[in-house]
Amino acid sequence: MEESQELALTQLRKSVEKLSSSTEFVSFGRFMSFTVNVSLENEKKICHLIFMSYTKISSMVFFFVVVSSEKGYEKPTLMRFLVARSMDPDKAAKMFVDWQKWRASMIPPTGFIPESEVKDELEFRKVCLQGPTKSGHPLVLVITSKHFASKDPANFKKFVVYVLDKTIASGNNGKEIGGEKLVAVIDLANITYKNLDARGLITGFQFLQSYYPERLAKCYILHMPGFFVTVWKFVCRFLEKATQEKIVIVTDGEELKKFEEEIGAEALPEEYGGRAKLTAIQDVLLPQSAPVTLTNNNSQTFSISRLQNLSISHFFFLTTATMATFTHQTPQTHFLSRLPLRATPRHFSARVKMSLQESAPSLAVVGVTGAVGQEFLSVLSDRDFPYSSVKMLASKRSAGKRVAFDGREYTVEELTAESFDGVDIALFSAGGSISKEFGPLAAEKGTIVVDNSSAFRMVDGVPLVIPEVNPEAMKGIKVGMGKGALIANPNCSTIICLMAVTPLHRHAKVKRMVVSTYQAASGAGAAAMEELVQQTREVLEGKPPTCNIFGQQYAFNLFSHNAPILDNGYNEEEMKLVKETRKIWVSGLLKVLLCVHFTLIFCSKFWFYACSCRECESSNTAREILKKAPGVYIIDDRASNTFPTPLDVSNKDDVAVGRIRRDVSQDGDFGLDIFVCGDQIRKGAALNAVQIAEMLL
Ligand SMILES: NC(=O)C1=CN([C@@H]2O[C@H](COP(=O)(O)OP(=O)(O)OC[C@H]3O[C@@H](n4cnc5c(N)ncnc54)[C@H](OP(=O)(O)O)[C@@H]3O)[C@@H](O)[C@H]2O)C=CC1
Ligand SMILES: N[C@@H](CC(=O)OP(=O)(O)O)C(=O)O
Repeated sequence: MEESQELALTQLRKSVEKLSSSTEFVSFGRFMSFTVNVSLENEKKICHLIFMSYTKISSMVFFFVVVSSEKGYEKPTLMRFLVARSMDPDKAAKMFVDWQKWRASMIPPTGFIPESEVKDELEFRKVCLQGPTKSGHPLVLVITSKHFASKDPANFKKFVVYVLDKTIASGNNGKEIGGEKLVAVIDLANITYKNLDARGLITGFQFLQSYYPERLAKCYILHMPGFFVTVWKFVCRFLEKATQEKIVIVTDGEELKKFEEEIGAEALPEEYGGRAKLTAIQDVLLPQSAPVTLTNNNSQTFSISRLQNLSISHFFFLTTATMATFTHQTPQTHFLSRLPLRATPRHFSARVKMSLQESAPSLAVVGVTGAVGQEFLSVLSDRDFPYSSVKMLASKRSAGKRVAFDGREYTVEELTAESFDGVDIALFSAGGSISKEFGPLAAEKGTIVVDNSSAFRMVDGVPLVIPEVNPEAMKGIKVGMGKGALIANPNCSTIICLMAVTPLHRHAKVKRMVVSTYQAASGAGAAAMEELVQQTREVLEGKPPTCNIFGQQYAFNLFSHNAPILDNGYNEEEMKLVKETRKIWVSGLLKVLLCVHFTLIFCSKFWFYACSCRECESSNTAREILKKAPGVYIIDDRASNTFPTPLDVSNKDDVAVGRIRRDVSQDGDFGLDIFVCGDQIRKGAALNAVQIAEMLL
C-alpha cells in the first residue's frame, strides 16, 4: 500500500511539472453613472426628489505567465489531492494545479485574507471557531440566523476562504502540515426567509470540494426547518457524492446524542450542551510560527510563515506575473487597454469553475462579441452561474471567432433559427431588431429569453424586471416549466435610477421625478467606445476627430442623446425611463421629467432626487433607507467632499448614492436630492439579466 502511494505521489509530481507552465490571458474592467429628480408623497405630504448618478467605462489587459509547482508542499497535502481523485495521479495533478492557480487569484501576497477585507461579514459574528473535537479536528460553527446573503458575491467568497483557512490553521496551532481536517456545524435554528442563501451555501461547499479536498471530516446540520428542505434539495444538486456522505442532518434525539458525543463537551459550546465558550472566529488568535525560507523560479528568496505557506504558490505566481507584464512586448489588447484608467484586474481564466454541470441549464449568449455580451460572460463567470453548455452567438461577421469563458475557448456561431434547439436560457444583447426576429422564435422552442433590448419592454404580458425591485413580475417562470418565455431587462438608466429611488418610493410615494442623465459612449456599444479612444487621441494630437458613430465629436464634449426625437419633443431614450418606471412600479400617476445627454466619458449617468420631510429628518431618513437597500451603498461625506464617482462603481455590482440633501428649489420641506452612480453595462445590463436568469433556476 505504502509503495503504491509513493508511486502515485511520484507520478503526481511528474504530472504537476508537465502541467506547470501555462500562459494566461486576463482582462478588463469598466464603469458608468447618471442624474435624476423625483417627487414623493408620504401621508399626504408631497415629496420631491432630484437625483444624479454617474458612470464610466475603462479597460485594461494583463498578460500573465502562471507557474505552478508542487515544491513547498509536503506529502500530506499531495495525498489529499490523490485521495480526492481516487488515487489517479493525472486527475490529482490537474486538481492541484487548478488549486494553485485559484489560490494565486484569490489570496493576497501576504498569504491570507486579512480581516479588514471581510469585516462586513465578520460584523455579524455568525461564524464561531471552537477547540478540537474528540477526533482532534477544529470545529467551525455557522449560525445561519445571523447570516444574510452578501451583496457582493466576490467578497463573500473571500469570507469563505478566510473562514476555511483560519479554521484549518487553528487545527495545528497556526502551523499547517497539510493533512488537517475540520468539522463543520451549520445551525439553522431561528432562520427566516431573510436568512435563506442557497448560493452562499453552495459556494461554501463548492469551495470545500474543489479547493479544500479532503479537508472536511464531517458536517452536521442542526435544526433544519421544514421550509428549508426544498432549499437543501437544491443545494444537494451541487454536492459531490463524497461530500454528501460526510453530511449528517441531525433530526432526532438519537442523532443529537451521537452528535454531542462525537464533538465532545470540551469543543461543544454551552449553548449546544457542551462546556466551551462560543467564540467568534475573529476573536481566535493564532500564533505565527517561525518563518521558512523558500526560493522561487526566478531564484528570489522569500521568508514566510507556515500559515502563509497555505498559499505559497501565490508568491511564485505574483513575481513571475509582474515580470511578464513588463517584459511581454505584444500583449493581446482590448480596445480600451491603452487608457490610463483605474481598473481592477480580473483573473478570469486563472480560476477553476464549478459552474459547468450536467444537470444545469443549457445557455446561449446572443451578441456575445458586443459590449454587453462580453459582460454577460464576465458576470456569469463571477457568479458561478450553473450551466451544462453554452452557445456563443453573434452575426455572420463573427462566426468562427474564439471567445474565452471560464477557462475554456469557444467558437462563436452565427445566430440562426436553429441556434436555440435544446437551449434552456438565452441572454440576448444584439439589438432590438434581432430580439424581435429571434426572441419569439426561441421562446416557441421552449427557451426562456432574457432580453436586453427595448424590443419587448412595453409589451403586455412580458415581465420587465429588476430583481431587487419587482421580482414578483416574473413569478412562475422557471426553467423546466415545459415552455419558453420572454422576460425584458429595463433600460440601463431605468435600472440604476430605480435601484436607488424604489426604496424611497416604498417609504414615501414618488409623485414626480426630474431626471438628468449624462450617459456614456458605452451606451452605444463597443464601437462607440473604440471611437471615443480614437477621438481622444486625435483631439490631443490636434487632428480632426473621426466621427462615424454619432456624426459629431464626443471626446471633450457633451450633447443631447442621439435617440430619435418624438412629437412631444422628448427623445426615445427619455421616454423609456418614463414608461418603464410606470410599468415596473405599476404606477400610472408618476410624472417624470427627463433630460438625457451623451458625455465624453465612456459610460456615465447622473441622478439627483429630493423628498418632502424636514431637512435633517428627510435626508437622514433617506440615508437610513438607502443604507438598507439591496444593491445600493452610500458614499456621502460632506466634510471631505466625498461623493460617488464613476471610478467608485466601475466593475461593481452595487449602485452608489451620495449628496443626500434637501431640495432648496421647493417651497416648504418638499425636496431631497441625491446623486447616484452605477456600472451601466454591469448592473444596467448584464448583471441585471443574469440575476433574472438566476431566478429561473
Ligand atoms: N451598451 C449598453 O449600455 C446597453 C446596451 N443594451 C442593449 O444591448 C444590446 C447590445 O448592446 P451593445 O453590446 O452595447 O452593442 P454592441 O454594438 O457592442 O454589440 C452588438 C452585438 O450584437 C451582435 N449582432 C449584430 N447584428 C447581429 C445579427 N444580425 N445577428 C446576430 N448578432 C448580431 C454583434 O455581433 P457582431 O460582433 O458579429 O457584429 C454584437 O455581438 C442593444 O440592444 C442595447 O440596446 C442594454 C442596456 C445597456
Ligand atoms: N441606454 C443606452 C442605450 C441602450 O442600450 O438602450 P436600450 O437598452 O434601451 O436599447 C445609452 O446609453 O444610450
